[in-house]
Amino acid sequence: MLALGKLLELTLAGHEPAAKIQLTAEGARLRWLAEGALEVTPPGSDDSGLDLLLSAGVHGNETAPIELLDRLLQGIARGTLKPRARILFLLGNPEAMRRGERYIEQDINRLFNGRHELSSGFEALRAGELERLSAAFFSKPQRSRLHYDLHTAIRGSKIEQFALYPWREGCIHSRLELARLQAAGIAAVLLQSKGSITFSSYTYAQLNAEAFTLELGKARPFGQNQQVNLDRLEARLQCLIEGREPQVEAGALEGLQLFSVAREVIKHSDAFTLHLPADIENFSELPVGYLLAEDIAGTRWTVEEEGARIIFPNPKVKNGLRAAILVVPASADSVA
Ligand SMILES: O=C(O)CCC(=O)N[C@@H](CCC(=O)O)C(=O)O
Ligand SMILES: [Zn+2]
Repeated sequence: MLALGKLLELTLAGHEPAAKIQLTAEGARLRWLAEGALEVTPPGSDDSGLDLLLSAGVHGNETAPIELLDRLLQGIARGTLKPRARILFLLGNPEAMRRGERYIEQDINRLFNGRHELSSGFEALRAGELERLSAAFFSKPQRSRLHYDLHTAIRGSKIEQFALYPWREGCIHSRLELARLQAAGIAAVLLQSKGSITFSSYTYAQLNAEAFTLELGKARPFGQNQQVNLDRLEARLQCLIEGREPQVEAGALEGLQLFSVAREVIKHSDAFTLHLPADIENFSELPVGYLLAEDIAGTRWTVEEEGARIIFPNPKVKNGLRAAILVVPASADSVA
């Protein structure tokens, strides 16, 4: 196998490869761009016209998606997977990956869309670098742009695999992309209704890519991901990479659960208290009138929405950041 196929090994060891460019036997080019960043270019005559950004490790302890990207890249480097798409593999936070932590100083996934410029430290620098690498990758005109930012969650979930679909002014969520996600085993999609500071929000809003955060199960250390079944996603990514994706039916989206984000609960101070059991699962339903959280100066977050469900409750986030999301069921009428 080509040495550049071992991007994960290189990244975990903190090593730069001796050769920055290598060619597979079929003529696909692998180019190391920066720590945890590798671009694959298919042979010119084989190019399907898709630019595919696959990122993982934006949170360093979310290892199942990192292992998935490692398998895909190793397949390309061995020649068993024959790329027809341009691909950018990004391992988001190498230092946090080495330490098995979500982040070291700051959550990188709260530093996009320019936020890193208001901050300092290596995670702010890395967010800026990830923006630049993505912008350069998605700079070619007249190509399809697709970004999957792969994550696993802190807690269990009533719906194991789901996606968050970012928001951009004047842009309608794509039914075709939803059907593509469903075919990859994604059971639910959260439709965002305002801009955000996550990686997928950046590539969606600034780089005109179709972009998603994918939540794929519960976060566990390297080598302990037997319970995270990524078979359907992996098979679909292989198809996308090889330009042999089966036709997706963008019709009814039957069986795909859609939710819209009703509210983001923001932690404003150290006095923030979340009134939920520590082991509550994502997508747990909360009744109208439920006192969800309290914060400084008598602030109270009470559930007002029928059918509200809680996602990513986390009272330990830094002040000013999202401590939970409340979602409500949505219909497919709002997608194009
Ligand atoms: O389990 C949790 O509480 C967080 C899991 C996670 O890392 N989720 C992403 C979602 C990004 C998005 O909103 O698109 C995150 O919080 O960064
Ligand atoms: Zn994550």
